[in-house]
Amino acid sequence: MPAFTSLDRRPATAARALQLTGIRLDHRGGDGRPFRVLDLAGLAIPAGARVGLRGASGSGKTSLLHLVAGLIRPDAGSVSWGDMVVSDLSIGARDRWRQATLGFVFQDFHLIPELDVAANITLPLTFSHWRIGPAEHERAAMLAARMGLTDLRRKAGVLSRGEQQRVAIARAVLLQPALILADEPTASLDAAHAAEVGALLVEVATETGATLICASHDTALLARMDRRVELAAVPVVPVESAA
Ligand SMILES: Nc1ncnc2c1ncn2[C@@H]1O[C@H](COP(=O)(O)OP(=O)(O)OP(=O)(O)O)[C@@H](O)[C@H]1O
Repeated sequence: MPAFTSLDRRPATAARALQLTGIRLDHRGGDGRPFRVLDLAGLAIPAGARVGLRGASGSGKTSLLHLVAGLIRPDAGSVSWGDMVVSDLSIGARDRWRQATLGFVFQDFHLIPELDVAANITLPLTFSHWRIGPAEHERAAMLAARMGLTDLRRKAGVLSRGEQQRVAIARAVLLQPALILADEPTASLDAAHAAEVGALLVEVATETGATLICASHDTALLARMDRRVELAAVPVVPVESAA
């Protein structure tokens, strides 16, 4: 029997059109009362597009990425990926969809400090219980090198924030996801590294035809995108009077 590895076995998923319709999202304040964070009539992102999300701090960029990733559900409206209404899926189905489709660069990286660079980059395979074979090690090493990470044996806990950010990006693109969501992926990098990482994100997305959505304040990164979406701050009022 052939020894399939995860890169062989991963279901081939192509990018689909992403459609957000009638989105309202409320979070709860310190007093437990909900307040409106997002109020978006609609947002249509064609398959394979590169979109920059910008807006003042607190305007809801991270919340919007988490909605698209199915990590949270909207209080009203829907998020669709092609024919699939991701926001209607059960938690388990959303987990499976995310595993098959998505690479996420979290704002706070979500690395495991005790694990080294290589193990952090291949972490999605560990979670999927897939065998980490030579093809995976090779791709992890190639991505690390493209990120300028030369020592794969260093523990994530001792890396600088900029190095951690680059590990998080390599991990997000390891499985060639059809949808790459990146939350301020250059925030901890100097201008030169930010430019390299921005170019690489676009390159990887282009190579695989992935849709790329980056939330960022970095004007150079935003300029690399096909399109920029400005999130206007929703007036902070309790939802009872926000309708
Ligand atoms: N889980 C949560 N519970 C309660 N409030 C939240 C939660 N997540 C975010 N918020 C609030 O929602 C608003 C939008 O936050 P969000 O992180 O989405 O904004 P952002 O545009 O990404 O900000 P920044 O540019 O500073 O990262 C903020 O007022 C934030 O405090």
